Amino acid sequence: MSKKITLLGSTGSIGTQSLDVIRAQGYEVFGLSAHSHVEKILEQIEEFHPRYVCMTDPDAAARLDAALAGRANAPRLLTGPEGLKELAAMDGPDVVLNSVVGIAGLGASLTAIESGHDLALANKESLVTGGHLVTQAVAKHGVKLLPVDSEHSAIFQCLQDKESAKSLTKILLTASGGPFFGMKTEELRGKTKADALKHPNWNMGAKITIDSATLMNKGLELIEAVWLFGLPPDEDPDRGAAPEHCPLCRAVQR
Ligand SMILES: NC(=O)C1=CN([C@@H]2O[C@H](COP(=O)(O)OP(=O)(O)OC[C@H]3O[C@@H](n4cnc5c(N)ncnc54)[C@H](OP(=O)(O)O)[C@@H]3O)[C@@H](O)[C@H]2O)C=CC1
Ligand SMILES: CC(=O)[C@@H](O)[C@H](O)COP(=O)(O)O
Repeated sequence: MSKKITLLGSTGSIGTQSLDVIRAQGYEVFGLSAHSHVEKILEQIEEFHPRYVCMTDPDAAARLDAALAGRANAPRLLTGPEGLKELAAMDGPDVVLNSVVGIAGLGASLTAIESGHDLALANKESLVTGGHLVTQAVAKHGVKLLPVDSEHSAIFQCLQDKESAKSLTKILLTASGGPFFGMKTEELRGKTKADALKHPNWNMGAKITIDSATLMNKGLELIEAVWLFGLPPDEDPDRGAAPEHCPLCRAVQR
């Protein structure tokens, strides 16, 4: 069945991969947003014909406005963080997919939920910084929160089987380890940002790639899992917490 989607952060790693799926499935794009990549979003406008586009960076918005001037069927242009929220709130899509990076995504997540939209959430920072707000709003407005972050999406899909969901006792989050996996302290000296950006498995945006290299990403994912699945975080297993009292365990495994 065809779906109509508003995709926030469409020019990023998750955004462009989402458009690959949208293209393959023949879904309709209601709205798109980006921050600064004008050329990239112009290509997306040409292909997907959204009704609304938001450019959050004001200079980029002015450039996009100029580029769209006089075009037939140009989308309506929204600007700035307020424009992003306006787009997230709009009636029209079946689902809002938030793949903005960083805390800039929180306002749009909350607005989408409060406007009654199901929210597909890649923007883990929405839960890390405002998990209580997001989960309360989801409960209040009776919408679906669909995790997109790969580990959480996989767990979420397993839990769709109600019998399995009842017997959930523990969640393990694996970590790829990033480009520095297995290196000794001596080998890490002198490593650069460019080295950290060379993730061995994933082609992701810069922030999450650096977070992966430092293992910060796994910390963020732990917090994300706590909010999504309602299990308390584990104490450090090396410090001897009893497993039955700490069902959400950390595991750094490759
Ligand atoms: N990439 C991946 O495989 C995975 C990513 N995630 C999560 O998904 C989210 C997106 O990650 P990723 O796609 O890698 O990131 P990218 O950096 O590749 O893309 C980020 C997107 O957000 C837009 N953006 C940047 N700054 C702002 C801002 N201030 N306000 C509004 N929009 C902004 C960018 O626009 P522009 O391009 O114009 O700058 C771009 O469209 C993150 O929360 C990440 O942790 C989770 C799992 C996997
Ligand atoms: C692709 C994805 O969802 C990322 O969260 C990825 O899992 C990052 O992995 P690491 O932090 O384990 O490198």
